Amino acid sequence: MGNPPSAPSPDVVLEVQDLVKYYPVKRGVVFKRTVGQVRAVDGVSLALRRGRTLGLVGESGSGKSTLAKVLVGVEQPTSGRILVDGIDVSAMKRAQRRELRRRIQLVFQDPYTALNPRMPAGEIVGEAYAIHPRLVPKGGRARAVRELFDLVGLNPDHVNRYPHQFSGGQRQRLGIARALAVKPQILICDEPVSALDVSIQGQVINLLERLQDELGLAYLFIAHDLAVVRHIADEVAVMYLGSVVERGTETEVYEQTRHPYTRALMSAVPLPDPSMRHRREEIVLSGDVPSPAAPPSGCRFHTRCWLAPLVAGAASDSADVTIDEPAAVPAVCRTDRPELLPQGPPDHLAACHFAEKLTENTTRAEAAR
Ligand SMILES: Nc1ncnc2c1ncn2[C@@H]1O[C@H](COP(=O)(O)OP(=O)(O)OP(=O)(O)O)[C@@H](O)[C@H]1O
Repeated sequence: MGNPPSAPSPDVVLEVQDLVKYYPVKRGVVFKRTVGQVRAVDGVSLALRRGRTLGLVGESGSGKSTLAKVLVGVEQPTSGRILVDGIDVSAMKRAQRRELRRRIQLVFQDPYTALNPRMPAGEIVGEAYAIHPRLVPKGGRARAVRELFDLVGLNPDHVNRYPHQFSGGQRQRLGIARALAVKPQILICDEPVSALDVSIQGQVINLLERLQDELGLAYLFIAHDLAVVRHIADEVAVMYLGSVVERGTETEVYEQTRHPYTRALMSAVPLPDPSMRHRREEIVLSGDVPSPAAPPSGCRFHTRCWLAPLVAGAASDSADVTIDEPAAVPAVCRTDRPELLPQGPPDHLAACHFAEKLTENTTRAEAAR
């Protein structure tokens, strides 16, 4: 199921078109048979702008990490296109692809497991120069590594220390320095601060923001902490069961939310404007995310949607629509997969048959009318 492709634009540095990643489900001990597919990423289209941050949010299992792995080349896509500066990565020869891949680096969630404990920090940071010798600056590798330490706020005299001699926040700085060694344009940050103490999280976020300003980097920032994403992201995409259900600017997605799943996620995030707080209802989603090996028909969110039963109740002219006694889900939600469509501003997209029911301040009761 494809999302509308975005128009090519010179400020788009990374574009993902209808990206699909399925994992086979195997059964049998002697004869391994493929009996199904896990639809980890199922038709995602996104555009990342030069020097900007796209936040990617969604519950555990929605496919965020799989998308990150496909983007950095750790996993091969089942189908779809990845364009870096407008060039299709899959159409490249191997050497060209390696060069394109250099431009996209990954910053891991847990810096400790991502760093070789037996290697001095300086060697870890400069390791990529062995693969890309052309990238070693004129002053030599050792000098470049010291400069990278300085750039991320680490003491360059600590290049001979081992990972366990650094704190959690410093190890994340090491991970960032290692990613920067090959001069990327794009950092894919997969939950980069969720393993850190809250006080340290702010420091790492500030570092990422400073590096973005100084180096013009673009970030795909994956996180389940919506407050952190709101702080750092210019644009936001919300994933549910392998698909993007809403995307737009940070303000559009957080304040003019048009998808009931996004609304439920947002209901737990503190509002910056206290005058809005009386409008805020907490929406607790029932049940777990369904298995991506057997996703629901129609709208994938319909089995957990709080809006669909209200709409169905209104359609049947029920006088008392209460959220405690939900009516049936409208047939269209069960049968038709909604497309990502513009919601007013052309770049604010939502995939919901009843997105127009959610305006800026609608409460659940109002949405049911
Ligand atoms: N190698 C694999 N083989 C089979 N299924 C996989 C594989 N990797 C991921 N999956 C499945 O794909 C789905 C998406 O997983 P993914 O890790 O991308 O989600 P996520 O949104 O990043 O979640 P989390 O925040 O927990 O990391 C999950 O159902 C997961 O079990």
